[in-house]
Amino acid sequence: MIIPWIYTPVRGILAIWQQLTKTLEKKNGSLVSEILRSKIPEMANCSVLMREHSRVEETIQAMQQAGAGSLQVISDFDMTLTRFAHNGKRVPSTHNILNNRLLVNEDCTKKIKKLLNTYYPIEIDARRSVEEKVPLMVEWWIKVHELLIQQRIRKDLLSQAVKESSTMLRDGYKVFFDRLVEQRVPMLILSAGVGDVLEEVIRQNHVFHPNIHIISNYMDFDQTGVLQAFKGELIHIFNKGEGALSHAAGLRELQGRPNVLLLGDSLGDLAMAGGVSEPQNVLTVGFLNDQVDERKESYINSFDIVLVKDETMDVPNGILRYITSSGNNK
Ligand SMILES: Nc1ccn([C@@H]2O[C@H](COP(=O)(O)O)[C@@H](O)[C@H]2O)c(=O)n1
Repeated sequence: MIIPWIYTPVRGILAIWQQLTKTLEKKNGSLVSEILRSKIPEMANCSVLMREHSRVEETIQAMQQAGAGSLQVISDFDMTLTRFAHNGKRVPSTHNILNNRLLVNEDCTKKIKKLLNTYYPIEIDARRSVEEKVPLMVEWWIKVHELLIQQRIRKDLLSQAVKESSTMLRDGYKVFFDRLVEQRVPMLILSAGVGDVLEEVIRQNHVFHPNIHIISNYMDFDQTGVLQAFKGELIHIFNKGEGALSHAAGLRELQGRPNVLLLGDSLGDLAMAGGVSEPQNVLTVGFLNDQVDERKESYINSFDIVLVKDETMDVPNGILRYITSSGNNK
């Protein structure tokens, strides 16, 4: 039974409440529309933030209609495909996996740690500009590479160093990698880490499928298998839109795929789609792992979807499942 004099005010209050929560959600950049939520339930996870849910929805819809045959994934590696932390402890980057007594001496270990403690805070400092950070990042990479070369690292010990490390791919990684290969979607991993180590990590996790292409800093070993240099131009977090992309543009498998799902953890990763010729729909997903309050605003303004302190691949898996669900796998 409806009593009009009660019903009307209740309806009014409900409408005001709905409007209020919508406004609040919008202010926090977290509004998920019902449509998006029903297609990809993971989008309702509390880690998800978005600036413009309608753009996200339209882009995902367009990508779904075009299907797996038009899609490519471009992803960063360290702290994007790998976890940032586990049980309260930082998971090592590919560079830091090399900081193992098998490969380097104690003095070198100390120096690499000191460099990390000096330069990582600069990398994530929200108050410094990219222009200010670039020379310092180059300095960090060069210093560590020089130390590693001095240690005469042996290629045959890399695999053991990875085994002994606490590196971990994000929860749900297998679903992600396996879905991509099943749907014949290529993935370009563009990493400022160490390519040889990265390859070993995905090999040991049994997901180094043939659809994966890697551009990274690769080690140059001499005939006896001792590190003597790093190959090619240095890739650091802020030059992923430069030399590395001409490489990517030459990859035949990526051509004719104008839709891009881009995954990264740094604002520099947004440049990774720069080499895609005639892109149609680019959906960018950013993992915000550290210094959340300080960096939230810039991440929301830069990535389409921001995942805050989310150690899983749940949201990328949900998006991928939906985009590749049309069966349009040309
Ligand atoms: N000597 C170094 C240099 C870099 N790192 C970290 O590795 C990450 C690699 O960059 P991606 O863009 O590929 O993720 C970077 O975020 C640095 O923090 C390091 O640990 N040691």
